[in-house]
Amino acid sequence: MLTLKIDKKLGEKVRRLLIENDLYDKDYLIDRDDKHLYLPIKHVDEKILREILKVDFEIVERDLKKRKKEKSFRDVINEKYRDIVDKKLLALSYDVIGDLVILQISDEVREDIRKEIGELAYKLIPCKGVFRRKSEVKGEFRIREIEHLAGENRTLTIHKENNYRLYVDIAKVYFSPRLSGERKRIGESVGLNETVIDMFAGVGPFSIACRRARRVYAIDINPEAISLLKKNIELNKVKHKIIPILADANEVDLKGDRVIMNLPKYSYKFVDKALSMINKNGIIHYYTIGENFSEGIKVFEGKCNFEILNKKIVKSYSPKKYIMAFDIIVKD
Ligand SMILES: C[S@@+](CC[C@H](N)C(=O)[O-])C[C@H]1O[C@@H](n2cnc3c(N)ncnc32)[C@H](O)[C@@H]1O
Repeated sequence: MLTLKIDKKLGEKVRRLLIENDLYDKDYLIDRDDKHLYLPIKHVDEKILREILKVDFEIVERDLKKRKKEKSFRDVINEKYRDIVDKKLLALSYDVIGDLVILQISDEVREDIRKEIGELAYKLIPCKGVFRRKSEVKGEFRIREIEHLAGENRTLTIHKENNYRLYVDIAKVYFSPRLSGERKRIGESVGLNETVIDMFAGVGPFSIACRRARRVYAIDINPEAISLLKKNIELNKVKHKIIPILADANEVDLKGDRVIMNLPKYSYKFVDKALSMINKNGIIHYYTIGENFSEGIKVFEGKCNFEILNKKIVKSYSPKKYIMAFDIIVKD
């Protein structure tokens, strides 16, 4: 094993420099004698190393102990429950919402095995409680049923993403941590003088991400979502900017420079309403489900004069369908 023999006193400084330059081999443990440390390094030209470190050292071969790597939850289920994973009854991916973990295990997996997997997740993923998705997202409120598997049987948590915190109750409202990138992207594009209308706000992640705006109207039809949104407005100190509205978005009359339509399954039903809300040259963020982009945006055709500023796949929805995002500027 290639090691860097260095004066003990310089050890920490050199180790940091090696890490910063991606030259430190983290798979091995440091060795030592009375005066020196032996740091595990990757193969590198000695001249380059001297330029980076600018201290005396020797490169020597030495046997170092391999670091014991903790197995991750994914490693363990991949080994122990391979057959269930192969049958697509157990997914390797999971969601972490605040201090709660949500696994994807099918109903077809026996209850005792589900609990066993839940206990493993509780042990191997830093969290306080483990649940599984028991149903798809459904109904007007877009909520899924969940089943408790291990740890605390509590569904309220505080989730951190980007630069804000959110109360989320995983049993009572819709929330997906996988959209944090979308929220960051939209939040960063908001102008300081804008009025934003978040038509399907949930507990408010898009609204709070847009807090640079002059005003944000956050609408949702689920009373539980609005009550958590109010707590989130307090938590993030944005009471002067964000106005929560418990209502059917179709019944609200407002005008804004940006309208967010994050209800992929049914957003097509609200296009006329969004067009009545948007100011000239305003932007609509339209989320929808479809097999391709042209199918996704069809519903706007003939209704207004618009231009697509950006289109992207947010995530896959089913083997052939995607959740897609369109940013469109509405000319008139
Ligand atoms: C997919 S969730 C998105 C929530 C939130 N934007 C987020 O990213 O977490 C859609 C939300 O729309 C709400 N909703 C459904 N129909 C609605 C309607 N007609 N008017 C207002 N909100 C509605 C649901 O209650 C749900 O909270």
